[in-house]
Amino acid sequence: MSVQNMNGTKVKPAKETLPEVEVESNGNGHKMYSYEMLEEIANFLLTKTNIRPIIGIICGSGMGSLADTITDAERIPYEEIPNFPTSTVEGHHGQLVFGRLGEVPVVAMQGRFHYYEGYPLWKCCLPIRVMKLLGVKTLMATNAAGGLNPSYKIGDLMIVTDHINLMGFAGNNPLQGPNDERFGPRFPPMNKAYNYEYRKIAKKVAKELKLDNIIREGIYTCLGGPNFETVAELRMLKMVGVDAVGMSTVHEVITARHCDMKVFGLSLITNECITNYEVEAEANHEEVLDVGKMRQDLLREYISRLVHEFSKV
Ligand SMILES: O=P(O)(O)O[C@H]1O[C@H](CO)[C@@H](O)[C@H]1O
Ligand SMILES: Nc1nc2[nH]cnc2c(=O)[nH]1
Repeated sequence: MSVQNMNGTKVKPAKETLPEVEVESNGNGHKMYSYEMLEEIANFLLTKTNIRPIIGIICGSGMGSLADTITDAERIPYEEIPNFPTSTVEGHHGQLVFGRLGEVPVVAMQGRFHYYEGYPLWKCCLPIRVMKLLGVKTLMATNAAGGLNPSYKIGDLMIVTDHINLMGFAGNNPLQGPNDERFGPRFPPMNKAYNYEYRKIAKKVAKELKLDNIIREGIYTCLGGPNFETVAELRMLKMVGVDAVGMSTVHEVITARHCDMKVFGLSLITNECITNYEVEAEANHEEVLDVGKMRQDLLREYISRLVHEFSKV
């Protein structure tokens, strides 16, 4: 099959198994893939599908069914992609789904990679750079998150206006290590991380779908996990203006903005963050997955509409 990369140039079909991973140190003892290796992964995928996606969707925990509405679907399990990480978390299927939402060619990650799984941040974000090399222009990152804003209810949808990169404060960032200008600049700005136009569209579409009572806008933060937060930690996060707490997305968004992808972020509020010692309940992953299931039809409709609208911008 003849394949083209993001620049329209012909590329050779990749080998089924790549040779030993080429690595560079990112200065943190972590090994990184070179641009060429990521290109090989992208080229491999281009030989496996005729879909040329322009929008990439990351399905959050329990939100994998978002990808089930994709038509002409071609599924590629992560295990079959050379040098790709594999999903280890319940509620994360572990495959790429290429196809269309309406007329729009998309690729969805049914399963993302988390720091707590043992992957360094650059590796959690490897699929974003692969998406870029596939020609994806827009990243839609969805996630399950705990609602810290007291006005939020379980099942609400929060359009992410911004994030606080707490792991970055602690010196952990997916862009650490040698910078490859072919992806982006050494010091990327982050004041326009979540596309303003997309956020306006998302509010308009929510109104049209009569979601006014569940749609929110707010600030997301990511902690390393895998444990849920202590009461004291949540109280601190509330003080600094966090509305929803998770264990993903922030580093993915940083990686996407670094390589100039436009970003939309959406959190499904799956549980109430407990900021009171008298409360009996405890956060748990089952609840997170259950709420994902409860909201699956609504999410599918909303995301499909957004994909359609975003493709026109
Ligand atoms: O961010 P996603 O992958 O949606 O999942 C969130 O939910 C899981 C915890 O229940 C964690 O993985 C957290 O990050
Ligand atoms: N860190 C964190 N991640 C989550 N993912 C879903 N709910 C939560 C939560 O309450 N805290």
